[in-house]
Amino acid sequence: MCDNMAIEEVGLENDEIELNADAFGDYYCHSWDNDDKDGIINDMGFHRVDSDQIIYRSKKKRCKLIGKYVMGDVLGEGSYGKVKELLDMETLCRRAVKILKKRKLRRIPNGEQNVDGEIKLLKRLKHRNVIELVDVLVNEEKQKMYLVMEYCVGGLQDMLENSPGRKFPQWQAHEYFSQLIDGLEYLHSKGIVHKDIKPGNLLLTLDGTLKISDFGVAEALDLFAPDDTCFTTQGSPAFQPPEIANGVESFSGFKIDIWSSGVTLYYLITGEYPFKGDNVYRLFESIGQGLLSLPDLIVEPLRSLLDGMLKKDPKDRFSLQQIRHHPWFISRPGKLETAVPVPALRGDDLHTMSVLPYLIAYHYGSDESPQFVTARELNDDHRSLADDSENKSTKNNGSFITAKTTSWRRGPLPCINVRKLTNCRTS
Ligand SMILES: Nc1ncnc2c1ncn2[C@@H]1O[C@H](COP(=O)(O)OP(=O)(O)OP(=O)(O)O)[C@@H](O)[C@H]1O
Repeated sequence: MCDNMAIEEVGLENDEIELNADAFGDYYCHSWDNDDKDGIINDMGFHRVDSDQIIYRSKKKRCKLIGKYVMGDVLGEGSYGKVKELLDMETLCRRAVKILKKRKLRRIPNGEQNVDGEIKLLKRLKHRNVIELVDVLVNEEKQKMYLVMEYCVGGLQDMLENSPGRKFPQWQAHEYFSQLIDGLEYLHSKGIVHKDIKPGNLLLTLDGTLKISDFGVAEALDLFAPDDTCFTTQGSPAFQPPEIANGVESFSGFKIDIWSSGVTLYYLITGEYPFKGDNVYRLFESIGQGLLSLPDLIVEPLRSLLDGMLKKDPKDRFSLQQIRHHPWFISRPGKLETAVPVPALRGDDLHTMSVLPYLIAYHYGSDESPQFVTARELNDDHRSLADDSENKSTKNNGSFITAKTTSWRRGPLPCINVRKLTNCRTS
């Protein structure tokens, strides 16, 4: 039986525990007790255990340092690896890190090339609407790479998926679309074709700034290339233009970004794709025909903008300049409907920094959290403590607070449970 089996022994992290429990209701764990009457032994020798038999025990927060960064919780996971939150100890900036295992990359078709390409490209770029690659760390011993990026609170795809109507009000879509065009114009001016513009690759920072991210399949045009001709693409099928669906050999790179931005705008406004198919072959058949039918809810001037961006022939398709001068782009739709919010992160609407519990474990070395009290409380109760130079003060929700613990003033810090990845080098 698995009665005493704690989830952490299965090797899952906290957030994975919640996810898996929600999705399946029960777990499979390794327990080798032959008396198991309730569990089911399958062909592979695993015992099925119901969720009520599992003791949920939070994994201890163990502070992990990567260079000058303190690592927090997992923010998300893509096909290349996990993304975790970070705190830069020098600047106190909140960051996100994509953790890539080289062994895993080798198993993904073009995995290593895509990552190398992404790093090279991102290092060249600096724009308000393009995700910034802040640092690259490599741990040769562990065969891991850490891409440190600007921290974002979420992406447009997650926002849509978590909103009841699964679409944005026009004013909100307009705000994001304008920023997308600003970022795209910058990329094209640098000779970069993104090739995978879609809501899932458009992230938002805490102040609502849109960041174009995921340059894994982007292409930097040759400096001396006469035009933007490209020959390959690996973007998401639903966002591909007719020329790709019809398998042409070469195509205008910039015009494929215009098309996918048009599909993105359509999706932000309607919550649906302009071209559909049960499978990728049917989808490409539909895209390849290029017969656009806009629903009645899309009225002028938005109608003619989408029509111009989703023209079957790339030569007839709008350029960025035409989009910029279009009446819908210039307009400011009224904020008549309430905004779709950024979804909560594991139930936390405020997206509180997840690094703090690790720092608390680091500084106090126990599960006991420090007690946070206001400066006034502190002055009333422990006047001497308030003057203590060892007291650490911080700001919380605009009010001044001071942290105190009973053990704080006594001697040196307790044993620090910290894993330091000293082998990291910046590249
Ligand atoms: N800079 C960031 N700040 C905060 N969260 C991020 C950041 N970058 C990525 N994430 C989160 O991590 C998840 C995984 O991102 P990643 O770019 O690795 O993959 P993806 O684009 O979702 O998928 P794939 O790589 O398979 O196309 C994202 O869905 C997002 O929730």
